[in-house]
Amino acid sequence: MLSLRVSKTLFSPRFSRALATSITNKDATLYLKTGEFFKGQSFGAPRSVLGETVFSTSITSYTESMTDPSYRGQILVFTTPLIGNYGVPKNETLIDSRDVGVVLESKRIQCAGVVVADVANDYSHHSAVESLHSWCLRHNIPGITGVDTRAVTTLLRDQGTTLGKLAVHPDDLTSPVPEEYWDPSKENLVDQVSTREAYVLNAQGDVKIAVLDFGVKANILRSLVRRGASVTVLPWNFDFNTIRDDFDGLFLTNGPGDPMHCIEAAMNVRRTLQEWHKPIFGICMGHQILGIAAGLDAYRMTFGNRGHNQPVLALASSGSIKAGRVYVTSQNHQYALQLQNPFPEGWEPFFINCNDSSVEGIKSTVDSGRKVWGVQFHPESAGGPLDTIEMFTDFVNECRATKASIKPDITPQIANYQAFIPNTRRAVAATA
Ligand SMILES: NC(=O)CC[C@H](N)C(=O)O
Repeated sequence: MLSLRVSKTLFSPRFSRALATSITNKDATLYLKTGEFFKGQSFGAPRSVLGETVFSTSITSYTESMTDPSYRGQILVFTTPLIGNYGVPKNETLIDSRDVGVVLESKRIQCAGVVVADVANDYSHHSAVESLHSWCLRHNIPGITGVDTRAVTTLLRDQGTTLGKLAVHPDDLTSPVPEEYWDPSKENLVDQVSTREAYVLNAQGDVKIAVLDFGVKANILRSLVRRGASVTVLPWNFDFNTIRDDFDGLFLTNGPGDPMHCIEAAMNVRRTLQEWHKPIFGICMGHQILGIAAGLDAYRMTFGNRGHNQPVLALASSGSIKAGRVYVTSQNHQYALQLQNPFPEGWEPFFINCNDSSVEGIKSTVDSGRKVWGVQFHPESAGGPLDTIEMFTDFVNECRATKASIKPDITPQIANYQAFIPNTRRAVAATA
């Protein structure tokens, strides 16, 4: 009886929708600068794009990955063979004072293109409003299907992230000359995705957190405002030191590309670390900026880590994190901090990757008296496991504790940043 009801629901027209716009089926080819090529059929926008070819081992959440600003400039290869089967949801929510206005990680598709083994023609999900093909078409992003993504992944794993061209007919007939390839890592991609103007979310929150936006994922902002914080989002190169006394904590976000393009931000954070003793938390690009500010070096990994199944070992305890435990994490990065012995004074490694031993986190030592953490992985998930989501609770609670311990005799520097905020509450966060 029960199973009959379930299957009726699953196959009712409300839950299973046919493709509104059928895929173009033009010939397409993925060319790699190293000379290999893979033939398939085009879906989404019938146009050619250049970028860095990277692979992700995520099994779900193609919609969240594709709207993550950290994928800017990248041709994203999914190792999971069937992509698109649960369609794409409407990417808008009513903005209330505690949410950020989007369902996915930003308003637009951020990656340059997608490569899949088998794009789903039909989709089925209660929140889906369109197919992967029609979403890509609307956003002018090309995809290629029918590719042996295992072969592409094996190549990228062995030779490293490789420049590529997703070429759609008739562009796919000849292989590009080496000079044609575009290397996004040479550009400051952060400047392309960071907010241009400051904005505030949940202004009535009881603790004030400043967020330096290197290309923020919406779920980071959501994770802060849902814990009661008032969040002021600032452009990546805004010097927080000019307004810092008015805040209880500083957050450094994820973002695309080489962190050395943001050395200006790292130098500002260096001064903050030296002169301001309140909690600081950095994720991914934010963790790399924090590490550079603390005196560590960043390097480019061979193929990076992208997926939702990366195990990390905690080397120290802090808040909800227990030393000796392995946490499964969501990741998307090409760069990492160098493991250095000894670590800069006042700092210690926090997490290490169980697969490749890369640095997955740093923290201020207990002796330093500071509350500063950086993690290479994404505790906010979206997509991926929520093993480390309570790090946001730890951070916001530390901001509260710091606020409670400081006598309110500081002259607010509100004038400085109000001039910088033309509209205190922008309609939609994650505008990247
Ligand atoms: N997700 C991120 O913040 C990515 C960080 C950095 N751009 C890298 O690729 O390493």
